[in-house]
Amino acid sequence: MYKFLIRNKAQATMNYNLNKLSGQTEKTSNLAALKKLLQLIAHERPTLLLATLIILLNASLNLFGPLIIGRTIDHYVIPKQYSGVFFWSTVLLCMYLIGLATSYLQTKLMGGVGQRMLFTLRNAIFNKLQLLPVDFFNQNKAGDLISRVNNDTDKLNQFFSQSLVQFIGSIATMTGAGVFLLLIHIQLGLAAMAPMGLILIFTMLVSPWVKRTNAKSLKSVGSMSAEIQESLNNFKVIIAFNRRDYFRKRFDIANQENYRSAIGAGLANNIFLPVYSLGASMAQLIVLVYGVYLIGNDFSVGLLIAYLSYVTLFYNPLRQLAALWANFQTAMAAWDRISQILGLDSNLTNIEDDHAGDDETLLEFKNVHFGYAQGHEILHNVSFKMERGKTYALVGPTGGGKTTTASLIARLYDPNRGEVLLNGKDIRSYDAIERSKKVGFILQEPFLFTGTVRDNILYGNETYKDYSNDQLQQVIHDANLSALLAIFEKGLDTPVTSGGDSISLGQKQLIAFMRAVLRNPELLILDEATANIDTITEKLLGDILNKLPDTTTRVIIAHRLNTIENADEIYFVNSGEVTRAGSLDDAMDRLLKGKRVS
Ligand SMILES: Nc1ncnc2c1ncn2[C@@H]1O[C@H](COP(=O)(O)OP(=O)(O)OP(=O)(O)O)[C@@H](O)[C@H]1O
Repeated sequence: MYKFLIRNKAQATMNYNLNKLSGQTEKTSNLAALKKLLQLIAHERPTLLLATLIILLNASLNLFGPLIIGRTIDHYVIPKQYSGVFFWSTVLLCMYLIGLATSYLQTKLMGGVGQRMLFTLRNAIFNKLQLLPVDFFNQNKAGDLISRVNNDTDKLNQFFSQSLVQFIGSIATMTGAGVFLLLIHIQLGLAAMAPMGLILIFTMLVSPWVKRTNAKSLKSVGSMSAEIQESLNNFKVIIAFNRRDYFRKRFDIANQENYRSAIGAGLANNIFLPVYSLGASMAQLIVLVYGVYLIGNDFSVGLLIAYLSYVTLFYNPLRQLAALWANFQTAMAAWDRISQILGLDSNLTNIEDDHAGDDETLLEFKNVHFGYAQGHEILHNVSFKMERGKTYALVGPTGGGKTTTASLIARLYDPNRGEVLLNGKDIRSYDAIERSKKVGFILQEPFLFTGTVRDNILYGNETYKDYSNDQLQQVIHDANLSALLAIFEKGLDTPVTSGGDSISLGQKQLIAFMRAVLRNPELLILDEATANIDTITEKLLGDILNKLPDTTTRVIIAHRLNTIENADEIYFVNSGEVTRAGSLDDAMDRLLKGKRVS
C-alpha cells in the first residue's frame, strides 16, 4: 500500500556525537548496565553457572579450614593426641589440593568466557558501525571509535576473565565466613561485623565518583587516539606545511589530559583499599579484646584462634573486593561507552512504498529541504526531475550544494522534509543492496582498499566476483573499459594500497570509474570524477559514458565546464536552490555573476 503519511514524514537530523549524548554515563545504574551486558553473553550461561559452582566449592573448602584447625587444637593438639593431628592435617592437605584444582579450573573457564565476550562485543560494535549512517561518522572521530572497539572492550574482558572469578569467590567466602562468625558466637560475630557497615556506607558514597573518574579517563584515551589518528592520516600535509610542532603541542595537551585523568582514576581506584584495611584491623582488635574477655565462659583458645581466622576470611576478601570494585567501576564505565554505540539506531530507516512511477522519470526531488546535523539548511524546497537515459550536469560555485544534492540521490542522507523518488518510489523504500545496484556514485576522493585493481573494481560486486581474470577482461572489454585497464602496468593484478600511494589520484579515479560502470547502474553520479585526469583520458571517459546503455542516466558534477558540454540538461546549484540553467553559456554567465551563498 502506498503509505502517504509515512512518505511525507519529516526526518529529524540526529545527534550522533557520542561525546555529547546527554549524560548517559551518569544515568546508567550498575545493575541496569550489568543486566544488559549479561543479556549479550546469555549463551555463556552454562559456563558461567559451572564456573560459579566451582568457585563456591573452592570458597567452602576455604571456609571449613579454620574450623578444622580450631577443633584440632582443642581436641588433639592440647590433649597431645597426635594420631588425630595427623588425620586432620591429611584432610586439610587434601582440601588444599582440591582447592588448587578448582582454582585452576575456574580461571580457565572464566578466561574463556572473557575472550569469547571480547570477540562477541567487538563483532557487535563493528556490525553496528556498519549499520550507522554517514552522519554518525561525520560527528565522531575515528580514533575515539577505535579506542572504544579496542580499549574499552578489553577493560570488560579484564573484568570478566580476571576479576569476576575473584569477585564471586570473595563474596562467597565473605558470606560463608560471616555465617560461621554468627553461628559460633552471635554477639562476637555482630561486633566483628560492625566495621563492615561503615565500609558499605563509604563504598556507596564514593562509587559514583570512582565510575565518573574512570569514564573521564577512558574518554581521554579516546581523545588521544583520535589525535594520533588525525596526525598519522594527514602526515604529508603536516610535513609540507611544517606543522609538526603544532601537532606535537596538540598531542602533548591530549597526553597531559590523559595523564591527569589516569592519575585521577588511579587515585579513585585506590581509595577503597586503605579504608577496607582499616575496617579489617578494627574488627581484629574488637574480636581479640572481646574474645579474650569471653574465654572461660563457653569460649576456648582454639575457638578464638579459629574465630580470628574467620575474621581474616571475612575481611581479606573485602580487601580484594576493594580492588575488584574499582575494576568493576572501570568495566562499567567502559560498558557505558560501548553501549552508547550499541544503543544507536540509524535514522535512515526504510519505509514501504509500492507506488509505480512513469516510464520516463528515473529520479525526482519533491520539495526537498536538507541541512547537516547542527548546521543551517543547505537545500531549501528543491524540486526537479531527471529522465531515464539522459545526461545531467550539476554546476555551481564551490560550497553551493552539488555534492549534498548527489549525496541525497545516493541516500547517504535523508531529506529533513520532502522526498527523493527513484522510479516513482520513495528512495527510502529500497533496501541498501537494491539501491546500491541502481545508483552508482563516484566520489570526489575515491577510496581504495589494499589489494589489487581487480579487488577494487569488483568491490561490492556480487555478479563478477567469481569470474576468472580472462572472463573479467572480456566483461571489461564489452563495457568499453579495456583502454582504461591498459593504463595499469600489470592490468587487473596491479597492486593497490589503501593509502593509495602506489598509484596516482587520476588512476584512483579511473579504478572508481570502472568499479561504478561495471555495476551497470541505472543512475551514475560522477562527482568531480575527472578532475585529476588528463584531457585525452577524460575524452576516453566521455566516450565510455556515451556508450553506456541507453537507459542509464548520468549525473555529472564538474567545475571544468568542457566536461559537461554534451549534457542534455544543466542544473545550477547555489544558495540552497537547484534551478534549470538552460544552456552552457547561461550556466557560465550565472557562475560568473551569481553571488556565492549557501
Ligand atoms: N558533512 C558536512 N557537515 C556539515 N556541513 C557540510 C558537510 N558537507 C558539506 N557541508 C556544507 O554544505 C554546503 C554545501 O556543500 P557541498 O559539498 O554540497 O558543496 P559543493 O557545491 O559540492 O562544493 P564543491 O564544488 O566545493 O564540491 C557547504 O556550506 C558545506 O560547508
